Amino acid sequence: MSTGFNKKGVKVGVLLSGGVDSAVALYLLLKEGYDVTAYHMKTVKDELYITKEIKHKVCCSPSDTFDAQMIAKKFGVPFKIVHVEDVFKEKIVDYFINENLLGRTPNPCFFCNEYIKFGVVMDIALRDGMEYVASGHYARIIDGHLYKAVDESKDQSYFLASIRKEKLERIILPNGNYTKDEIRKIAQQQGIHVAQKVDSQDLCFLPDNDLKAFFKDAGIEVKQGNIITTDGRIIGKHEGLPFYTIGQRKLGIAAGSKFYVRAKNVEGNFILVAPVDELYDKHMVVSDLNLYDELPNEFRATVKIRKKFKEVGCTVRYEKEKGGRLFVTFDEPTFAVTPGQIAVFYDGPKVVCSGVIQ
Ligand SMILES: Nc1ncnc2c1ncn2[C@@H]1O[C@H](COP(=O)(O)OP(=O)(O)OP(=O)(O)O)[C@@H](O)[C@H]1O
Repeated sequence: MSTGFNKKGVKVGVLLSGGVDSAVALYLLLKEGYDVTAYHMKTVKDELYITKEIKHKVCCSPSDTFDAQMIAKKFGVPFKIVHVEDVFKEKIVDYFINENLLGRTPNPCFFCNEYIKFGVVMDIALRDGMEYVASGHYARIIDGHLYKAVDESKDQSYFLASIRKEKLERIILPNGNYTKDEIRKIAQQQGIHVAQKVDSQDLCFLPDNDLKAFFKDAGIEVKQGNIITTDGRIIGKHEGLPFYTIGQRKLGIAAGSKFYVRAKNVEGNFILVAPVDELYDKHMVVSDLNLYDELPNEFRATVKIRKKFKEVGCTVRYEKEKGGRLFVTFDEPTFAVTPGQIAVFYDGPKVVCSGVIQ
């Protein structure tokens, strides 16, 4: 690994989840000579996991806390638990609910990185006297700039593009130069007990991605409404706007097989559906920007508009006024451009800026 410096005894707080990636990050930091302290955060109350049968792995359950503690013990580093349940509820869960109720598609992991992991928890670590904070994310920071991971199939720069530029100088991402296979191999060689643990699959506060149960438990009433085609025909009922995303095909109605969700209308509580060729857009507007460099008035980039999406080339016009907006023209018509989702702009492997699709 090369993080660019080798400072024996320099204090680093590692965000330790109990998964394989941050366990290996911890090991790699120790190997470089850093003085490491582990910080494990609790984002949701343990009851959520204890009272439900959960099929998929998430990142912040009681068993993850146990695993994190075992890893810290194995390597003989101090282990601190940080309770962020309240601020997590306010900044992440409530944002998730509100965006859904506004008919938009939120990205809570993106904002968790900004507000919680590299916000609240990082601030605590720095206040404790840590000089750097590290995580097991797959991305790289080079000369204060955010880059994709070497292993592009595992790259998480998309989720980290919310982090403010000033913070990057204090962050170390030891895993960014490795492939996932290499990380698992190191874990195996070092006898780390979670070497084969599966990756997190769902949102930590939304076990098994069960949105219906989530809204019910939160006491939020979600109303049924009409599914309407772009030529004005009502073809069925939807079960509530939050349960559908732009580009979704399975509508659960017989007449729906050739239609995709084109838009969600909150005022009228209806879903607008269209044949696939109507779901391609040539333009989008992006605001709530996080810039890593001063932007020119116009520039070329590639852009990623959701988690599992192959970047597409684009031309961008930057309007600096009113907090900053980007007017984007895709090189090719692009499927399911989704309001609320995050757009991250790249110059090759380097992250240029990010923002929220309007
Ligand atoms: N509960 C937690 N406490 C502290 N850090 C966490 C926690 N959950 C996630 N992280 C940090 O965020 C990083 C990315 O987490 P994420 O769940 O997205 O990925 P992951 O590949 O499953 O990581 P890991 O294998 O380390 O669990 C982790 O490597 C870790 O550094």
